[in-house]
Amino acid sequence: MSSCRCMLRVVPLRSLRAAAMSLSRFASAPVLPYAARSPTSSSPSSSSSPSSFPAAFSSAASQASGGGAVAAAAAVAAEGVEDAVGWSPPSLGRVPSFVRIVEVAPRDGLQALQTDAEITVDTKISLIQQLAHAGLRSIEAGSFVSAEWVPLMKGSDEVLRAVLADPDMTDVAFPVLVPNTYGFKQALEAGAREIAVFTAASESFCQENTNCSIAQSLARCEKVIGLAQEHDIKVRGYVSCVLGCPYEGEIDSAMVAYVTERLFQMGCYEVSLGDTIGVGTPGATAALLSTVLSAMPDAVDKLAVHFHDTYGQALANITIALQYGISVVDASVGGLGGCPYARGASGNVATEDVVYLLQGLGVECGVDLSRLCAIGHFITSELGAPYMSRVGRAAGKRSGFRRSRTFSVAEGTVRTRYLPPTVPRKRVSDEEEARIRALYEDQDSGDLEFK
Ligand SMILES: CC(C)(COP(=O)([O-])OP(=O)([O-])OC[C@H]1O[C@@H](n2cnc3c(N)ncnc32)[C@H](O)[C@@H]1OP(=O)([O-])[O-])[C@@H](O)C(=O)NCCC(=O)NCCSC(=O)C[C@@](C)(O)CC(=O)[O-]
Repeated sequence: MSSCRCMLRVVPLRSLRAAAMSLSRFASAPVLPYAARSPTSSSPSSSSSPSSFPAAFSSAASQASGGGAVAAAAAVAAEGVEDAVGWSPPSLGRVPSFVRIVEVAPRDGLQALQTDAEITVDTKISLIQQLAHAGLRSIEAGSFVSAEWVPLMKGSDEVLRAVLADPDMTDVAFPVLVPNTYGFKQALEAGAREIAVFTAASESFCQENTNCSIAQSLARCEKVIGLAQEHDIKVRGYVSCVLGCPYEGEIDSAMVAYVTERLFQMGCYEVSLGDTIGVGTPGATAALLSTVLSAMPDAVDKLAVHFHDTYGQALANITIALQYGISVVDASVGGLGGCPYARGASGNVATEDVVYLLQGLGVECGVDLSRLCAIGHFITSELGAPYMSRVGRAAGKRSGFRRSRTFSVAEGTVRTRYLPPTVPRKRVSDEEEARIRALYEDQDSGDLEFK
């Protein structure tokens, strides 16, 4: 028995890629009916609000569009509720009508992934192509940091060259992470047209992550930004640990505001505020944004938010950020992610979940949610990573994705993957299946699949 290596399903990358790409039929299928259901589509008869509510509601909605429609409708609805209950419900604030999602899975999603699967350059390129196909127009393609420090980002030059040369993605921005002038030169050679510099609001994290103080890191950023400007390369900035640090705990919002302002002064066109370890809450997010925007009232259109979902607060935090008028959100398909120098941090908020949230708020983002869910299933299956998007998991069930487990007797491992319906279920004879099932009689083999 020990020599038997029984793989239930070995699907080559090629066929999984084809399967994921062929899922466009789900794009038109109503797999996610609830996401599209904004207050504007509420049925009057199902409402228990005062009788004047539905008519006023729909007339306000018809006068506005996107997030504006939902906010306007909610405001009118709020008046009705106020009359009825005697108190005023909170408004949706400045929720924008369009949000640009910066997809970070190919960089932040993969840089710290713990998996036995090999993450090849081809896999990264395929992931980026699929994300672009789903409508994402800002995709972080890799990073030019030290391979000693972050081995999984090796090959970012090859990835960047390939995606920049792809004629189907000429309208997509591919920022790459650059820590210093060394990395900048590598990125320049690979053809980078946009880079991202990064620093932190925590001294200890800055040391752990980049081997220098915040002041030294800002000086590095300044040099890199200067070089980028000489070459007409756009620069995005990141501030890590804005809501907490794995080494220092609480972080002073004033420090976040200071570092953010410095990055803008140096020439970043956008700064992304990173809750690196996902400890933020809606209250803390509101307090942080109040501090930052008080210091820089004009920055609202240039700020992005970047939440990890360790404590399950990311979507709530993003909702707060939207209410403050923030219109750029970083996210990672499948909820992949983590920083190698932020112990205990879990993945980024899943792009699928962010898109669903935006759809529910009537906010446009230009991303095909069904396609995105297919990509989430594909890439997490491919890499043997858990699929963390709740929306994607729900959509998967609706679209006929199935859980498939692969047992390896030789290695004593079990691998769980989600396969789309385009991958056929069973290819061995009944006798062979019976023989293999007998080998696993002491295990739960109900959902075994056979090659
Ligand atoms: C910054 C360094 C390079 C300093 O690392 P260092 O060891 O202090 O660098 P050094 O200047 O002393 O040089 C040491 C060696 O590294 C080489 N080197 C120097 N620079 C590079 C480079 N760019 N690429 C390749 N090699 C490089 C350099 O040439 C030299 O080689 P040697 O002479 O020994 O052969 C290192 O600390 C590093 O790579 N850190 C990056 C860590 C990282 O990538 N962390 C994850 C990204 S940040 C993040 O995830 C947070 C974010 C952005 O997502 C937002 C959020 O969630 O908060």
